[in-house]
This record gives sequence, structure tokens and C-alpha cells, in this order.
Amino acid sequence: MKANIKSKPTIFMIFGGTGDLAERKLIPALYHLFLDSYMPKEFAIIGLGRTDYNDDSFKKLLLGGINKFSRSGKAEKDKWEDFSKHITYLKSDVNNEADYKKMSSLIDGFEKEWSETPIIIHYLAVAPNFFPIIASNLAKVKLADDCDRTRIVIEKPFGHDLQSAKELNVLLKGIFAENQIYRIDHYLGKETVQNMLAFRFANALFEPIWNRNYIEHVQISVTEDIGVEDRGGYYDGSGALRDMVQNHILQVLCLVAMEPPVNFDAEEIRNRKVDVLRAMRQFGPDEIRFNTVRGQYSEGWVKGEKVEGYRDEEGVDPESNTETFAALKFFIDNWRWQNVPFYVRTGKRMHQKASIISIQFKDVPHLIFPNQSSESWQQNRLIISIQPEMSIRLQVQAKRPGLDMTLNPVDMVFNYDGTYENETPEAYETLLLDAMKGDQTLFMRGDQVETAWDLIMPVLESWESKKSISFPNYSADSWGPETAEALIAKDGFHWFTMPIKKADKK
Ligand SMILES: NC(=O)C1=CN([C@@H]2O[C@H](COP(=O)(O)OP(=O)(O)OC[C@H]3O[C@@H](n4cnc5c(N)ncnc54)[C@H](OP(=O)(O)O)[C@@H]3O)[C@@H](O)[C@H]2O)C=CC1
Ligand SMILES: O=C1O[C@H](COP(=O)(O)O)[C@@H](O)[C@H](O)[C@H]1O
Repeated sequence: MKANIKSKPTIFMIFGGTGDLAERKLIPALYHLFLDSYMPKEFAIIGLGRTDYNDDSFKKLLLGGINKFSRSGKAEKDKWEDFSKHITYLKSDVNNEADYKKMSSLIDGFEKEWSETPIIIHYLAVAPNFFPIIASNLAKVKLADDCDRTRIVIEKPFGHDLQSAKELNVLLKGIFAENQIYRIDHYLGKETVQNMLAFRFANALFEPIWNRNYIEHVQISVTEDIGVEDRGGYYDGSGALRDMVQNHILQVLCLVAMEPPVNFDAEEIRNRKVDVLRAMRQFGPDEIRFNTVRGQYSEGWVKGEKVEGYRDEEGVDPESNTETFAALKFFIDNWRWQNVPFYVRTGKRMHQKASIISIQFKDVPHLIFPNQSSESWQQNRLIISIQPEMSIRLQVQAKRPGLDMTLNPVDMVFNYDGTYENETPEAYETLLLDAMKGDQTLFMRGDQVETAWDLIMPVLESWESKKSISFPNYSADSWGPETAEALIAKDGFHWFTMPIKKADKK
């Protein structure tokens, strides 16, 4: 992939430049944008943190990150040298006002030498408790007030609940205009997630059947095989509902369920998405009891190795009642989706890493083929696999070759592998480039975040008030608690799972 559209001169201020996210995601993404000629000629990356680095030792840290985490493997020496000329480290503490003056003079230095006034992107890759102080201090040194010039990228989590999300929005909106605020949700940058828009709105075929008349139910399943890894401290105060459902899963659901936008403008797309959230049915006590399930993993065996239970993970309270699995049944109260259940589930330490949207269509009105067994009969299903396989499959019934009329389900498959030769960019590449271009389509607007919190608050509150749940209730390497199967089985359905390929088998 080689670019021919250049952004304006740009300065990336990476608060938390010495942290895990910068090392694993942000710097490798910027490096790839540079390799693919998307970076402007004049750009600077200013890494910020308290650790005692100089420019050279900081660059060494980042090179290590690229070599380990970049999608193209180790950096080529000359390319890295060209790229790293743009990197500077500024030792600074976000709480120290004097350090913002240093930031300001560093920026002034670039401005004086460059051909054009640069865009300044403040990327907040720090713990959320620092978001307010950074925003306020940036305002004090006038690094926030120019709408055309300064942008702020806010990492997740955006708030811990509805109240804190509202407070953060009020604070940010007191300093920045909405068109300067980029609330990141990295799922929206994934190639396959963006493709939902193309699939639905660039093909005439699907729109007529994309509704309650033809669709029986929808599933969105984001299962992970990893545990909480080294993020136990954060995760234990969060849980699956906050960590995955409130943001990534609801954003994906919006793309599946939204009405056709009239154009591809950021505001239009975001308006249509927020319409879905507004139409989603609120959870009352009965819905919480019957339509939600939570779980927590115990120890188990993964690929022949013993893994710890959640309560034994580092940073986790040994008596923790935080959920590592959540499954919910949602309804959207509008004309298109009335009475179509949307089942979502997510969990850690599950049997397979797979993010899948499965859309099951209604059965044929009358079956003319007698004697078909239940194994050979599958209602039409559209499976959009977000990752790791990137594909869209349409399951249809076909006649099995033979002398009798025996049917079986077959897949019509579009797989990214084998269709496209160019490599798929990482979500952060797309999102950082959009932030540079000033395109907010794939970022969450303030009202979207609040509406999503509003929807899940009753569930969070109910789960947090009822501590008597008997956790752990699923073992590592399983498909989650049995009650999650029951949630969907009582409606006559099953969770769809991707067939495990030979190479993936344990
Ligand atoms: N890591 C990931 O995969 C993901 C992270 N996120 C989000 O990104 C953000 C960062 O996460 P992550 O990188 O994992 O966290 P880390 O703990 O790895 O990094 C935290 C960063 O904050 C800096 N920092 C801490 N205190 C101060 C201070 N007083 N002044 C200046 N800098 C400070 C640290 O620098 P130093 O110690 O040098 O001061 C470090 O660079 C969080 O909001 C997280 O939720 C979101 C999705 C995924
Ligand atoms: O935001 C998060 O996402 C990751 C999963 O992201 P993916 O791109 O690997 O699917 C999840 O592991 C993490 O807990 C959560 O904070």
C-alpha cells in the first residue's frame, strides 16, 4: 500500500509514550504509516513520560517495540533511521504545569522551522484518571484552543459509568470543541468492521432482507483465549461488560443495525449509529434476570499447559466477583428490528479466539424436500468473521451430489486471504491516519458513549449489588458458563462457533 495523499505537518504528543500501548500499538502503527508514505514530510513524534530516557534510549525502547509487535516484523535499518529522526523524548510529569511550558516551546521550535503551521495531536495513552488534568493543563498553555489545529485522542475506558463519562464529556467540552475530540474504539478501525458499511450500503442485495421480516436473530460473539495477562489491576475494576460490551460490541451492533445513512459524512454515520442505541430496549429487573449471564473463569488447561484461575491472576482480588464473561440478549425497538433478538457474548480464557457476527435468516415457509435430517438442514446464515479469520460466509442449502435429494448446508465464502494481495493495516494505523486527516467517522461521539453507558447501567448496578454469585463458574478453555448456552437455547438457538481449522487444533 502506497499513499499519495499527504496530511498537513503534524506533531504527535504521546502522553504515556513510555507505556505498553505506545510500544505495542501506537509506534508500530505510525511506523507503518511512514513506510506506506502516509506521513507528511514534516512530522514529529514527541514521547512523554516520567522515566529517565534521553532521545537515544527512548528510540531504542521504541525500536524494540516495533521489532516485537509490528505486523511486518523487524524494522529495516535505513527505514528505521529515517523514521526515528522524527522522534523526540521529553521527560515530563502530567501533574506538573511547568512541564507543559516545555512542551509548548518544543512545539514552537518545530513550527519555526516548518513550512506550515502543524496540526497537533495530543494522544492520551495514560491511565484515565490523568485525562482531566492533562486536558486542563493543555488549555493553560494554549495547546487546546485552536479548533483547526489541535486535537485530542482519548483512549478507553471513557468513564467508569454513566456519571463519570458525563463528567469527562463536560470537562473535555469545556476545553475542546466536539470536532477536536477523538474518542477511540479500536474495533471501529478494524478492516472487517469497517467493511460492514461497504457490505450493507454498497450492495443492493442485502437491504431488502435486512430486517425483522427475514432475519430471525443476530449474534455478536467476541471470545478470547487469553486471560487478563498483565492488566489484572485495571480489569478487576472493570469486568467484561465495561471492557468489551459498553464499547466495542455495542459499536459493532450499531453497524449491523443502523439505518442507511444518506451520505458518508462522519456526523451522518454517527447519527444513524446513535439512533440504534437510543432504540435499544432498557433492561428492567426481569430482563436482567432472564436476559443476562455473567461468568468468571477458573483454572484449566490450555494447549497442554496449566493456566491460573482469574482470582489467582496478578493484580486481581482473590475474592473478586468481577465478571470475565458476559452474555446479553438485547432488543431494538424500532420498525426494522422489532422482536429480533440480538445475542452478544464476550469472555476471556475461552476455547477459541474469534470475533464473529452471525445473522440467521428465517426458515423457508414450506419445505418441499421430505426426509431431511436435522443435521443436513440449516437455515440461511450470514457469518461475518472479524478476526482472526477475516471473511464473510453465506450459508445456503445445496443438493449433495448423489442419486437422491439429500440437502446439506454449504458456504459461499469471501475470504480476505486469497482475495486481496495487500496486507491488512492494523486498526491503529487507520485510526491514527483518520485523526491526522481530521476524519471522525470511526471515533465515538460524546452522546454515543453516554447512550451506551445508559443502556448497560441497570445491568452493571444489578450485578454489582448482587455479590452472592457463585464464581468461578466456567473453566479456562471452555465456552463459558452453562447458563450462557441456556440463555440462547431457551429461544431454540445455539451460539455459532467457527469451525476450528486443522492448524488451530490443539
Ligand atoms: N495496553 C493496551 O493494550 C491498551 C491500553 N489502553 C489504554 O491506554 C492507556 C495506557 O495504557 P498502557 O499503555 O497499557 O499503560 P502503562 O501502564 O503501560 O503506561 C502508562 C503510561 O503513563 C505514564 N505515566 C504514568 N504516570 C504519569 C505521570 N504522572 N506523568 C506522566 N506520565 C505518566 C507512564 O510513563 P512513566 O512511567 O514513564 O511516567 C506510561 O508511559 C490506558 O488508558 C489504557 O486503558 C486501551 C486499550 C489497550
Ligand atoms: O479493548 C480491549 O480489547 C482487547 C481485545 O482486542 P482485540 O483487538 O485483540 O480483539 C481485550 O483483550 C482487552 O481486554 C480490551 O481492553
